[in-house]
Amino acid sequence: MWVKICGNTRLEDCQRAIDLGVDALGFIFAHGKRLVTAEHVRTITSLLPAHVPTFGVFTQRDPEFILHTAEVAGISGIQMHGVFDPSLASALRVRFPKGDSPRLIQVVHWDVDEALELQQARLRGELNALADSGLVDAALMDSRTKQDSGGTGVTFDWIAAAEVVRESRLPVIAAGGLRPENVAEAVRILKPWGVDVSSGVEASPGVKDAERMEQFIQAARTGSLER
Ligand SMILES: O=C(O)c1ccccc1NCC(=O)[C@H](O)[C@H](O)COP(=O)(O)O
Repeated sequence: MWVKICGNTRLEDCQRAIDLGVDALGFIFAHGKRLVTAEHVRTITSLLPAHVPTFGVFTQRDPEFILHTAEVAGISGIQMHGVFDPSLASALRVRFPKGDSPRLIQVVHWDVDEALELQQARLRGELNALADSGLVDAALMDSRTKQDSGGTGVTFDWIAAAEVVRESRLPVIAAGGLRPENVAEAVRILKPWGVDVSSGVEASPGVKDAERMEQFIQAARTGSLER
């Protein structure tokens, strides 16, 4: 079970997560309470072991901006959090070619306030289009509320989503309201390729709680053994 901890702002949290065996770390360049600058992220990535993948989360659509930010920040992958844009993904692919682990991740959103059948149909279509494009390595299924589309802390209907995840031709990373207390159940139901968490392991926005990170990683991996 691939585990990514997102919304990082502090070196000590990243180092602790690596010591605990996390597979990837994420930094928010989009907007909101966990927003960081490329220069700040560089002060973190320059002190992390090079083998640990680091992702920048972007809602911006300008490839030049994303590539420049990625270069300055020293990150190794991109999470595109807006609507899928094949021309953006193609432009990013040049700098982030396919590797052994994901480097380009596209988010697909589960609208928690909309009808389940509509969500299933829409996400099936989006995941098929992503797989057909051949431009991204994985899809990250995250919750969208009327207020927010990332770091919501809100779960979606895992049973309804499981059918869609099962049919996906791309690896699916589950996100949205995952916590140490519910991640094993989410993994058993959804059977994702990986999981991603932000607010569920925080002491406050952008500040991680070491004990919750440890519990989360352990529970995610226990859930994956039981499925
Ligand atoms: O985390 C944010 O503040 C954020 C803001 C804008 C766009 C994306 C954002 N987060 C992206 C992530 O990858 C989160 O880890 C993911 O949404 C899960 O968040 P949570 O429900 O808090 O675990």
